[in-house]
Amino acid sequence: MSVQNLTTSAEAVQEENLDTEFVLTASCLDQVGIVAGVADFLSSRGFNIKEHQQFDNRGAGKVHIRTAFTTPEPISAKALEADFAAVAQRFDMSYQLRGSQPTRLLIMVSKGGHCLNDLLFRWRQGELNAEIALVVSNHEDLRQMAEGAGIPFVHVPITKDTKEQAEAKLLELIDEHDIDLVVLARYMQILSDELTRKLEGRAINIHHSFLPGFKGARPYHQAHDRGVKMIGATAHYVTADLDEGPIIEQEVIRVDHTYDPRALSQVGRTAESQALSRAVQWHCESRVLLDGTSTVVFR
Ligand SMILES: Nc1nc2c(c(=O)[nH]1)N[C@@H](CN(C=O)c1ccc(C(=O)N[C@@H](CCC(=O)O)C(=O)O)cc1)CN2
Repeated sequence: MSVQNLTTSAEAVQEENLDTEFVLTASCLDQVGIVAGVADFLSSRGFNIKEHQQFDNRGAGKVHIRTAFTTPEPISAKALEADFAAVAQRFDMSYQLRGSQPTRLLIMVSKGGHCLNDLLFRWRQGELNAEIALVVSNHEDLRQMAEGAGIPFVHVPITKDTKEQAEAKLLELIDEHDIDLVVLARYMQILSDELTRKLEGRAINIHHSFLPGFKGARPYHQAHDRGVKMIGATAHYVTADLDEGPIIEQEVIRVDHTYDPRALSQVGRTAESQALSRAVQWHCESRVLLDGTSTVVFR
């Protein structure tokens, strides 16, 4: 094949979003033949399974699977998703088929920069399989951190009176930048019910407590008042019910009576950054499946 053709085929691959690496995630009622049905679909097309995990939620009578596979030639994820529809129908599966293209992130922050800093570091290391398209904040404090990393920073101020316009602007930015996932990296404003519905399954928040303990504002003050000996952080999908969304990852750190709320928040930053970055990475690798009000994480 001439160089011109190779270049053209590379352009075609780019343009049609063709790929050779895919992840299938699927959920359905437990029944005989699911794994065989998926394996037959893949092997009959010459596709090679690289990783397969499944979880049988006996209580709910549901099975969740995650299968990573490669194809001998570049093909379109959309075409493959349509091709798989017959198998999905046979088992009444909800499913998603993703190629290896990076997940496009919009990161929302307020004044605390530790989670953004950790995400930027892991992104630069290539650990996230994500593109950070932009950072949005209701304050100017973290502009330099974002722009210093070459990421556009958009200041969207918000008050109780301007919340509707601010959220409309956010939705504009999500559409304009073709965003796949919104990450609330210590963004300290409550999203409206309507916005959380629009972002269902596509927005992850880090709450600075070991949920379900200490929901809402000032969790470290709540923890200090309770005299806790462990503090924690929880990364969860965002829902209208504040800090009640399906939990993806948690981290804990031992503390004691000598820690005032300020000390708790300082030592808690590590737990927050670790939990959020892991949750974002696993979401970007299609390792997190919703299971009612919980999640299945194929780590
Ligand atoms: N709809 C949702 N919005 C947000 C969630 C969520 O789970 N659902 N998580 C929060 C983050 N958060 C804790 O992690 C949090 C942030 C802010 C507050 C709060 O009460 N803030 C203000 C009020 C702000 C407002 O009215 O918008 C306050 O301190 O009084 C509580 C929890 C992000 N958003």
